Amino acid sequence: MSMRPLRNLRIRGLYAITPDSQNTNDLLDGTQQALTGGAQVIQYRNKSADKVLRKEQAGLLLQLCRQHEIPLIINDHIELAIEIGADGVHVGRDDISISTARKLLPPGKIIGASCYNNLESALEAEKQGADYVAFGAFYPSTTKPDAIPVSINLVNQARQIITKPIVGIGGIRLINAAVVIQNGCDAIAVCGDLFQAENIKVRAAQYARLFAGKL
Ligand SMILES: Cc1ncc(COP(=O)(O)OP(=O)(O)O)c(N)n1
Ligand SMILES: Cc1nc(C(=O)O)sc1CCOP(=O)(O)O
Ligand SMILES: [Mg+2]
Repeated sequence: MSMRPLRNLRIRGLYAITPDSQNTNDLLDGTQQALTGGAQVIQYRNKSADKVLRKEQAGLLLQLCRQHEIPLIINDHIELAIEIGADGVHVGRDDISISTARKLLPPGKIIGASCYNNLESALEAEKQGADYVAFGAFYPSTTKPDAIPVSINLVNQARQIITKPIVGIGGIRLINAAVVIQNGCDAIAVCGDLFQAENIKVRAAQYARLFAGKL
């Protein structure tokens, strides 16, 4: 199977964030369903796995994402992203800086930056070379209960001044996703409402439909 880098690295549509899982088969099965349903980006985020399990899971997810020609972003662990040849890394305020990430990553890789509820951070992230900026949390999140809240209004303002793709995250569910998209997010990052769905493929397809005509 080809592990050639992807050419289309656009960040838009359903951006699936994997749940903490020790069970690699479940993780792969859920991600396969999300991809088949229409997820346009996968982020490997696992706060509970050790280094060995992270490497195993990330490597297998990369193979799966390559089969679907969808980018795999690694959360936090840039050394892992480099080691397996993933498509990029997502960094937040407790992670390495965007400029350091850019120096360490091979050319052409994606760097995503968390900007929470802060427009200035997003402008700075763009200046530092981020490929997309993420705002959140829009709604209470069970995945990250202590996430900083952000208003829909901020995306509206961001849309006027930010040129890179904007990702919305935090407590997004099928019933509130359309508002986040209509107010200017190019992508919506979803974990719980996707991976806890009874049928992940159907749920992903429902999210994908919200982007009809926009991809
Ligand atoms: C797309 C996306 N947006 C925001 C985050 C949160 O990143 P961070 O603040 O570094 O928190 P952790 O995810 O590391 O707990 C994200 N991962 N992805
Ligand atoms: C990882 C993460 N970051 C957030 C932020 O606001 O920066 S909210 C969040 C959790 C996303 O999972 P769910 O879709 O289950 O709420
Ligand atoms: Mg982080």
